[in-house]
Amino acid sequence: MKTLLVDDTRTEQLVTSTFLKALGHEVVIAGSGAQALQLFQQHQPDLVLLDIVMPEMDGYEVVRQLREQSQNWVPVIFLSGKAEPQDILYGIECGADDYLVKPINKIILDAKMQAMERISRMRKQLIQTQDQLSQANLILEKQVSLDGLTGIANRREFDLHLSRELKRSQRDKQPLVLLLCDIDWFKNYNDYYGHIAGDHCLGKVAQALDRLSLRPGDLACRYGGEEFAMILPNTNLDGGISKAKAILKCIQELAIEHKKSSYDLITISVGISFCEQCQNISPQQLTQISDEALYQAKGKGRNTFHHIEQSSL
Ligand SMILES: Nc1nc2c(ncn2[C@@H]2O[C@H](COP(=O)(O)OP(=O)(O)OP(=O)(O)O)[C@@H](O)[C@H]2O)c(=O)[nH]1
Repeated sequence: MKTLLVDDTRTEQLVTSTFLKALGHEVVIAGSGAQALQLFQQHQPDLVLLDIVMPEMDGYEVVRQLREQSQNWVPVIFLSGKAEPQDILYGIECGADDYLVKPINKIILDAKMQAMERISRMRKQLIQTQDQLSQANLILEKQVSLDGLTGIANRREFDLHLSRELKRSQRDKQPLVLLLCDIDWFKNYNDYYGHIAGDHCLGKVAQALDRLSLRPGDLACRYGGEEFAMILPNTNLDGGISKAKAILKCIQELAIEHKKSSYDLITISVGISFCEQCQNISPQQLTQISDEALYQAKGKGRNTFHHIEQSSL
């Protein structure tokens, strides 16, 4: 173990460091409390052996400052000629983990070092496991909100986001647009090109929609099957219409061949719902309106958008 030995007496430094080296430990020596704090930062030792009685800054103060400064727990063992039970209790209360009475016995020093090393190792393992768990949790949290096929937000995330953003719009009396998008003649596409090609196509469309959701509150998600949604908070009807036009253009520009469509390309239809101040409307109602508008867009020949006026909302 890399050990920081703090003692103001040269002979004590020599005796203890000789013991430590004989036991196979690396030793860094500090001759004062101030130097101990500085060398602790510089060397990041695994253990500190700390004399108590020193001029200017005693061991109690050093251990207090070490505990304040360092996020990581490092075992500290006091070395002292003060052998009264009250001295030992006070030393532990100040933040030390163990106490050795001088003159130091090499075998007892060895035993204490081994015990501290074991605790330190277990603690490092615990921290490592905690880090791995946090990483795994982050990945899980992400996966829970993503659609497995396309990699964009899933239906669960759509429900949460719409509910959150609608509440925000209601509170701030701000507008919100919800677009529902559906790939045209996708059944024909699957039937003609196969289900795997269909999956690829869904992925490309999803990524294109994702790229089009530019602002921080915007969200593109897979609503289900070949249907996608885009939530656009703080957006008025003009903004929603221009976003729908951008979507139509962008999907056409993907230039995915679709011989069983009258456009010869993969195209999309978009239903728009919009609320001005978003009072008295639920996420379900807004979605229903978009769905109805989408149905109308399909009726208009597809590869187009439609919006339903809701002047009272
Ligand atoms: N490849 C693939 N196809 C899917 C997936 N989810 C839904 N579909 C298919 O999407 C097609 C949707 O067909 P319909 O609802 O009839 O709609 P459509 O053929 O696109 O016709 P319109 O919407 O009226 O233009 C069905 O064939 C579904 O099997 C998926 O994850 N992968």
